[in-house]
Amino acid sequence: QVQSLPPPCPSPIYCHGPLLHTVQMAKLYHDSKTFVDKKLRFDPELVAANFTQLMNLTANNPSQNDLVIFISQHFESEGSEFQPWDPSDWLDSPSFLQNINNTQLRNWGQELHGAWKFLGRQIKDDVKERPELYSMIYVPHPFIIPGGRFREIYYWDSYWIVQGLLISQMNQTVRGMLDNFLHMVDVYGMVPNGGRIYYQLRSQPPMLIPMVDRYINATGDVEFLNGRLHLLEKEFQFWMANRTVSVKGHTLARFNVESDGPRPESYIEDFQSSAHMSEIDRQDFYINMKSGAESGWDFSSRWFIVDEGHNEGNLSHISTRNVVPVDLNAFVCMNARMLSEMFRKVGDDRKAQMYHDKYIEWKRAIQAVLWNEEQGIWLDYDLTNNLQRPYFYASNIAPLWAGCLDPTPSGGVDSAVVHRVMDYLEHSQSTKFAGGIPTSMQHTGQQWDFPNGWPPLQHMLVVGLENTGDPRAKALAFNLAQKWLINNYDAYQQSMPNAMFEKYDVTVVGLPGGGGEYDVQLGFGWTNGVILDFLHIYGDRLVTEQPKNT
Ligand SMILES: OC[C@H]1O[C@H](O[C@H]2O[C@H](CO)[C@@H](O)[C@H](O)[C@H]2O)[C@H](O)[C@@H](O)[C@@H]1O
Repeated sequence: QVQSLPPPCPSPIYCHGPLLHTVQMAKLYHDSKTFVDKKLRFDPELVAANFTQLMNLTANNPSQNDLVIFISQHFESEGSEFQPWDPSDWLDSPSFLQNINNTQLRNWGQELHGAWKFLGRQIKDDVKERPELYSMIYVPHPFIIPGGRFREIYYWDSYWIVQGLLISQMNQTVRGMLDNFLHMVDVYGMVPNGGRIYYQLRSQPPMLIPMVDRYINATGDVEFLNGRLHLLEKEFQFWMANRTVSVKGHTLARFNVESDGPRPESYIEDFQSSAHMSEIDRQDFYINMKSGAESGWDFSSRWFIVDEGHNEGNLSHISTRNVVPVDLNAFVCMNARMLSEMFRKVGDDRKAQMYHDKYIEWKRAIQAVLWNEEQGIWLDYDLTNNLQRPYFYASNIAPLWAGCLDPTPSGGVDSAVVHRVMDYLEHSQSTKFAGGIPTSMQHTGQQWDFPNGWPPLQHMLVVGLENTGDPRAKALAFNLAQKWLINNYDAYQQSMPNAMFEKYDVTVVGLPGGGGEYDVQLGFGWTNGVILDFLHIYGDRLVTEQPKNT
């Protein structure tokens, strides 16, 4: 039965209603996101009334030209929400540069450090004073955007951006970004996918607590927790209350966005993909598409459940909320561990114990439901067919990165598990590509599939393996970091003007990734953050070309 669900947000301009439907279906723009990022020239009520009048005058069938004129009269161009910002904590020569031996890489590191200036944004006061005229969510402090069509703050991207900013010693900028996210938790009860009202009913992988953890570790600013910990708990509670499911007697998390209608920023794409579906299937499709966007993996064979559970399908098989994802559960487990440590730091032992118990509970559930003893790896779980999904996804190693394994009696990482994970990676053939680890082995044309490699996945693998301390794992970590860096470096040198991309093809060194519903974007926040971290970790031995005999 079709459920009564809310639209993505209440706005009849940006989230639902005849104006949005008519303009988006007319496909006036190459990218559907363009329209929903425009500022209104007048109050939304007046714009809606004028649109009704246009519909009446045109027998509900305005021409493309009528719509172009209407939009130019009622909307300003996208990207008009910002005022200039020059970060006061930006240094000419941050210390990480001194540890990079290779001169070309040192120069590149300097340029990427410089890129924070052109990716930085400060929202105008007018957005705070007249929010009804914008789709932008007002936040008080400046932030770093991914770049290109992504003109606003993004939730999980910011973890890798923060990582890079901390290496650039831009602690004040990071502090402001964290306060922006805490402000969002205060207002929305969670962190939205990104800084637009059309994202407000969906989140992205929960990385706020890990961002705060990174900041405190880098700066020692434990004071930051005072007066803010309750908001970190509030976000954790959002995931517990709205995104959990019971599997084999354990509680685990999944992505699940229960709102109606197409994604406003990809309206025609969702509408057309579901045109042949029954009303009930269409509603389910919209929920699963938005849940896919919430996962950060929009889109991927990872969310396709076909027949008895295989993943060789297309978007019509999307079933995101029926998958229990390894990475999300590793993130939740890590969040509980970090919350426990934070409460310990401020002297609240009761809460520290409470979150420690939650951490143990989540770790057990991950091990019981997602670990596959035969393959020696964690696998996503299919709730429809009650089985593990036996496919390679780079996210399968997330518990290693998240510190959600049982330690050895001496507190180290269990080397038996590490070696099983290493064997799995080798058998999967995923480590053999010249340009990094692919997202999956499925060639679907979706952007979170083969042959694309994504910065956050490379980083989780490299750091996860490096942190085990195991010599074989550390050697693979360096090898993967080196391959990814050369891929990014070559693409940077080959592009005119030099550019960093949101994703890369791992099969051809120097080639940006492709596929999906929008053009590959340049900038790029998390890409730069990951390279800066690799330069920071391995700066003494990274090079710009593979030695001839490897
Ligand atoms: O407009 C389509 C989708 O675009 C975003 O997703 C992609 O870019 C994000 C920003 O870099 C990134 O966080 C995400 O992993 C990418 O797949 C947006 O987040 C989606 O909600 C949106 O539908």
